[in-house]
Amino acid sequence: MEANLSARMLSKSYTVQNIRTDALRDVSLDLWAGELSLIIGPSGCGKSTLLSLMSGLSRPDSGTVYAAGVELSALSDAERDAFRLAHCGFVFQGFNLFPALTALEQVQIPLDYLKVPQDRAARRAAEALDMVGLWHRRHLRPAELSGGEKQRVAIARALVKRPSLLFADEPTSALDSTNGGTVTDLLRRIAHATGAVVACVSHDPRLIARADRVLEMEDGRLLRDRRPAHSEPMEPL
Ligand SMILES: Nc1ncnc2c1ncn2[C@@H]1O[C@H](COP(=O)(O)OP(=O)(O)OP(=O)(O)O)[C@@H](O)[C@H]1O
Repeated sequence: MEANLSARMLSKSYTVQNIRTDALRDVSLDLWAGELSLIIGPSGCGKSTLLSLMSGLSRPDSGTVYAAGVELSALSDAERDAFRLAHCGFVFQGFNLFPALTALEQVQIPLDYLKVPQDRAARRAAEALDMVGLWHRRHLRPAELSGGEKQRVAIARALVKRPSLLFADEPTSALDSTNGGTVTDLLRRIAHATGAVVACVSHDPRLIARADRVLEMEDGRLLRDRRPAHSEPMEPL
C-alpha cells in the first residue's frame, strides 16, 4: 500500500547568533490515511519542525516530502501555499478564532476563501459543526464557549475544506484532561470517518492511549513507532 504522506531523510537546522541547532536529523516516516498518528516527545525534540515540514509550512535543508501525490520539497513557496490551501487543515493550541464571529461563521470562513458559493458553504459549515457536536452552539461567539468547545470549533473550521491532510500542533495543551481527551478522540474519529491523514504533535503522554499510532521523538530523531492496543472501539461520528 502506498503511504499518503512520506517523508524521507528530512534534516533541518536553525542558526541563531552563530549557534546551530539540529532540530531534525535524517527523519523518515510514512503516514497513512484514516488514522490518527501522534508525534510525541520532550520539549525541543523537533516535533513542530517535523509537522511544519510535512505540511509544507517550511522547507527541509535536505530530504523530501511526498504528500497527496505531490513532492512538496520541490515546490516554490507560492506553490506550497496553494497546496496547503487545497489539501491541508490546521489546528493549533490557541484556537485562533475571531472574537466577533459566531461558531458557524468561523467554520464557514475557509470556504469563503475558496470561493465556494454561499448556499453550499453554509450547508458544509453546518455539517462540519454538527460533526464536532456543536450545532446547538452555532450562534455563540468565542467568549461564550468553553476551551474545549472553542477547540472543537477550530477543528470544524479545519475540517470544512474536507482536507486530505489534517495537522494539529499541541491541540490539547490549553485544555483540562477531560476536554483534552474529548478533542483527541474527535481527531481520531475524524481520521476514521473522513479517511484523512491526521497527524497530531503533543508532549502530553495522556494522549498516547487514544491514538492509532504513536511516533516517539527525541533529540531530532524518531526513536519508536508503535500502535497502542485499544480496549474500546470508537463510536461513529
Ligand atoms: N525558528 C527557529 N529558530 C531557531 N531555533 C528554532 C526555531 N524553531 C525551532 N528551533 C529550535 O529547534 C529545536 C526543535 O524545535 P521544535 O519547536 O521543533 O521542538 P518541539 O519538540 O516542537 O518543542 P515544543 O514541544 O517545546 O514545542 C529546538 O531546540 C528549538 O529551540
